[in-house]
Amino acid sequence: MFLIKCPFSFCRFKLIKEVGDGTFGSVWRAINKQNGEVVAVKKMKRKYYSFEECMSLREVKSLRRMNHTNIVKLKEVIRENDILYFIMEYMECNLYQLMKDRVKPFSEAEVRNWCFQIFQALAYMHQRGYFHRDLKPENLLVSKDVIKLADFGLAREVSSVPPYTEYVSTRWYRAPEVLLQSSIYDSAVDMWAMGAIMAELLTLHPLFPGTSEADEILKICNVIGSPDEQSWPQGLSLAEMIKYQFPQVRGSQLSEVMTSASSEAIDLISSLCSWDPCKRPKAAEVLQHTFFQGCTYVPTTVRTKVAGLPKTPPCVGVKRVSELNIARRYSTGTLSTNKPPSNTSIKSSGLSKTGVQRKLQMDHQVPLKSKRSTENNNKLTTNRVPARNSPGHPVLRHSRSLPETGRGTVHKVSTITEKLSHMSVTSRTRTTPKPTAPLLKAGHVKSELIGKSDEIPPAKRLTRKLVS
Ligand SMILES: Nc1ncnc2c1ncn2[C@@H]1O[C@H](COP(=O)(O)OP(=O)(O)OP(=O)(O)O)[C@@H](O)[C@H]1O
Repeated sequence: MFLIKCPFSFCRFKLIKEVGDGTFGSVWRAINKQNGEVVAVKKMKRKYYSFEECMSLREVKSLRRMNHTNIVKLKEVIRENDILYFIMEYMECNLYQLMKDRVKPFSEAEVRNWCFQIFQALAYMHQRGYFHRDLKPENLLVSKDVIKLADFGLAREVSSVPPYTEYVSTRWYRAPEVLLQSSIYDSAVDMWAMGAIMAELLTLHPLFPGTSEADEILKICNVIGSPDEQSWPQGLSLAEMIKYQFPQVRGSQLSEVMTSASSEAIDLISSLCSWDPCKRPKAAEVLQHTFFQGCTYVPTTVRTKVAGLPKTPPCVGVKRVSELNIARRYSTGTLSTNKPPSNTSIKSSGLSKTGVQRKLQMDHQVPLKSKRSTENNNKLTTNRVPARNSPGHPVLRHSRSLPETGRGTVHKVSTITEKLSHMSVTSRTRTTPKPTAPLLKAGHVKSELIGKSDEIPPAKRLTRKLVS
């Protein structure tokens, strides 16, 4: 047995294997030598010179407040020798890893099960006043039937005051209001991303694989048609403000793009991918959609209080839950088509297989990770380079990158280890849901440039801060 001289220090953990390399940290599978527990350790890349600095990190601030089955648990935060480690529950792989080597699309049942869990997590966090802002397959972690939201590095409190100038989500999943540089967006950006992710799971092709921001909008127009006064008046104003002209495209309709998807799936994805953020359903509403018929929505408040409720994902545990008459079954019944769940194929030749497209995207990557380009620069055409992961081997190399905030040259060597073992206790304390903040007026900076349909003028200079 190990003799642990420093019960709170990082030496309790043995790093086994690097399983992910993101913008801000590398992630390792590790073992807690004290109790044999397998954990994930995220070792942050920049240095942290005070514990306060660590505690003000978004990832810490938001994750420590989350206590949900479908949100990855942050167990501890350790700062040692100015290096910051997040100790998290370990998950086997991410959704992108599962997709990239597949030939046959996932069944709707599989997609339903995953998405139902994610929407529950989103309903939970949105109701508590947070939104994720960087949903993408790489940030959805899977272990067996369970899926969890991870990477809260960009998570935002709804009540925080816009303008949100430092937002840089991954382009393919980025909501149009963000592409058009709105700074008063809200949790609807997560709903857009989920629509794109759902479609990708059902077809194995990204729905809007834009190669630049302008191309991203074009790709969206090609599928859902250009917005007009009726579908998104505010969008036209946003475009006007930055002198951008939408391409005039009728769109091909999702049903033409996803030929094998059920009408329920298409209906849900269409509503999630509405131009107008106000027209996108809320996460709690989505749980009631016909696509999720057969799944049971168990509010976390109920689920965590009742002993004996299944720990399996909600869809798996339906029977048990309904027997106990605890769950609320939401029937939606608006759609009548009972198309049997089927594997979905993609019709549009414009959409390429996930892996291929992502590989192509890599060609535009700035080679040096430390110089990873950001979309907060003037050019709005920075390419998003998704992670390339393969389960259990090669290290994930993420590319959504942002400049690290410089820390100057001060380098203190701290031997103090700070442990937040109370964090889990804190996170179990349920916070009162914050009311959704009213949309706040944000100052838009008018572009000096005349926009063309294939070119979005430079964005406002955006700076991502690690510390909010
Ligand atoms: N708890 C975990 N268990 C297992 N693997 C994980 C865990 N957390 C993260 N990973 C893996 O590491 C990868 C990178 O993690 P994460 O997204 O948190 O880093 P990041 O630096 O914030 O990345 P990004 O560039 O997306 O901002 C993830 O895509 C995932 O595959």
